[in-house]
Amino acid sequence: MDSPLLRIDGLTKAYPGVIANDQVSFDIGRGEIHALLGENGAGKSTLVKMIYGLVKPDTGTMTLDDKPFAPTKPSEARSNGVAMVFQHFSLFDALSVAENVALGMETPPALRDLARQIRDVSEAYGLPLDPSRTVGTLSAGERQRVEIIRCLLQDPRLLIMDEPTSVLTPQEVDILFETLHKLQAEGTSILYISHKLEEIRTLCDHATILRLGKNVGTCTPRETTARAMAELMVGSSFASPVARDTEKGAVLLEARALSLPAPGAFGTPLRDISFSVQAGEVLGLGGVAGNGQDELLDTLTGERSAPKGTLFLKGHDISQTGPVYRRNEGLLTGPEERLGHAAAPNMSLTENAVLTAAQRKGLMANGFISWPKARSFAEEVIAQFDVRTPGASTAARALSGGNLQKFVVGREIAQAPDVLVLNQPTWGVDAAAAAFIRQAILDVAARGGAVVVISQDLDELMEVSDRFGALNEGRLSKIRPVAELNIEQIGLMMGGAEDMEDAHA
Ligand SMILES: Nc1ncnc2c1ncn2[C@@H]1O[C@H](COP(=O)(O)OP(=O)(O)OP(=O)(O)O)[C@@H](O)[C@H]1O
Repeated sequence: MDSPLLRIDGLTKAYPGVIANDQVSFDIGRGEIHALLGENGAGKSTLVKMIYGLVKPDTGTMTLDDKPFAPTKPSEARSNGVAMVFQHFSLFDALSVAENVALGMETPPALRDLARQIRDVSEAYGLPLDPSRTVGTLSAGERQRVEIIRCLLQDPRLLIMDEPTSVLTPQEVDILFETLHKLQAEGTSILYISHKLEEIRTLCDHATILRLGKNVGTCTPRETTARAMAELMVGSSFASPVARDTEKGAVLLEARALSLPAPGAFGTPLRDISFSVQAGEVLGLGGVAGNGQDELLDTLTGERSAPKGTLFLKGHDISQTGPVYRRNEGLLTGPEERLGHAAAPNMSLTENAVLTAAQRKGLMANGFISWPKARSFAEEVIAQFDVRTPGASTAARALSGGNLQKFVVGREIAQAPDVLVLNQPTWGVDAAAAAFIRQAILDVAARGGAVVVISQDLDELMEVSDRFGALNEGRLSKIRPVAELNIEQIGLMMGGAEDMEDAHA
C-alpha cells in the first residue's frame, strides 16, 4: 500500500489553561478527502495551523511524503505543497483579482501572464472568475474562488479548507464539490473542516473526530448518519429544538418602506423594505451574503439612522435613535462578525459583557462599572450557554470561533430582549451548540419576544421561523408563512424571481 501523504504523530499544543491538541495522530492518504470534525473548541483550527506552519507544536512530529515535516512559517508549508483556504478571506477590495493573487505570491509573474494563468486554472477547474474584476464587486462565493485559485496556482499536494461552504449558495456548493473531486482525481489530498455533517457525508472519504483536543475516533462518513457523527463529536446525545405553539401578540418591530443608499462603494442599498414582527414570532430573512443583510442589521441596531417614519419599535418611531436608546428600549442585536463587531478581541469576556449589557443589566452605578456584577453576568452567560473557556477574564480572541459565537448570542438572549435581531446566529457553531442556540431563539419568542433571524443557512431558517422572506440586491421579497413553502419557491425568492413563480401559479 502507498504510504500516506501526511502522517501526524502525537501532536500536542497547550495554551494557558487548555490543551488544544493532546497527542493527536492520524494519516491523510494520497488523493483522499479527509474531514476533520469536532465541536467548538475541540482543537481543529490549532491542528491545521500546525500543519500550515502558523503554530509550533509543543511535542509530536509530522511526515510529509515520507520526509520529516516541521514548517516554521506558512511560506515553508506552501513550498512543501501545503495550501490553505481560510474561513476569513484576506483580500483587498480596491484591487483586481489578479493583483490580489499576485500579492500572495513570493515571486509573482508579470500581471498579464498571471491573468492568463488565472484564466487557465479557472477554466480547468470549473471556477468561473474574471482576473480583471475588482474584488470589491465580487460575491462571497467569487471571493472564495480567488483564494482557491491562489492556492491552485501553487500546485498543492494537500489543500486545507476551513468551513468553505458557510458563505456559499447551494449552487456554489455544488461547483466547489466538483472542483474538489477533480483535484482529488488528480491525486491532491484535501483536509476539510466543516460543521455541516450532511456535506461531509456527500464529500469526504474518511473523517477524524477530535474531542477536547484528543483524537476520539474515525469513521466513514458515507456509512455514518449525521446524527451519529454529531454524537461522536459531543460524546453524548443532544436534543433537537422544539418550537412551542406560541400565541402571537402585538407588532413589536416594523419597517415601513425603508430605503437607504449604499453605505460605501461596495455596499448594498436598501430598497423599499417593509416587514413587521409580532410578539411570539420568529421572522426568518434568507438570502445570499452581500444582498443587504449587513446594511439592514446596521440600520436596525441604530449604527446607521434611517429616514423618519421608516422604523418602529413597539409603535414608536425609532428611525433616528442611536444604539444605546434602542437597547434600553429592549431591541437587542447580534451582528455576524463576532470578532471586532460583536466582541472586542483584546477585551476580556467580562468587559465584552459590559459593552452591550451595561444599562439593561444594571452593571453601572453613578457612572462607574460594577465589576463584580459584570463578572457575575458574564459567568451566567458562560454557564447558561456552555461557553468553553477557562473563565470570564479570558480575552475574547482566545476563544474558539464557535465558543465566542455562543457567548455573543448568549449575552443578548440573557438580557431578555423584547425584540431580538440576529445575523447568522449559528455561524461556525457545532451541531449540538447550534441546536441549543436555536432552542434559545425559540424560547425568546415563546416568552413573548419578537425575533428576526437573518441567515444563509436555509435549514436553520426553516427550523426556527414562522414566516420567511428573502433579501435580493437590497429588496425584500414578499413574506410568507414557512409552512406553505417548498425549497424551489425559496430558491426563486432568494434569486428575486418570486413574481415569475406567482405568474405560473
Ligand atoms: N491563541 C490562543 N490562546 C489561548 N487559547 C487558545 C488559542 N487558540 C486556541 N485556544 C484554545 O484552544 C482550544 C482549541 O481551539 P481551536 O480554535 O483549535 O478549536 P476549533 O476546534 O477550531 O473550534 P471552532 O470549531 O469553534 O473553530 C480552545 O479551548 C481555545 O480556546
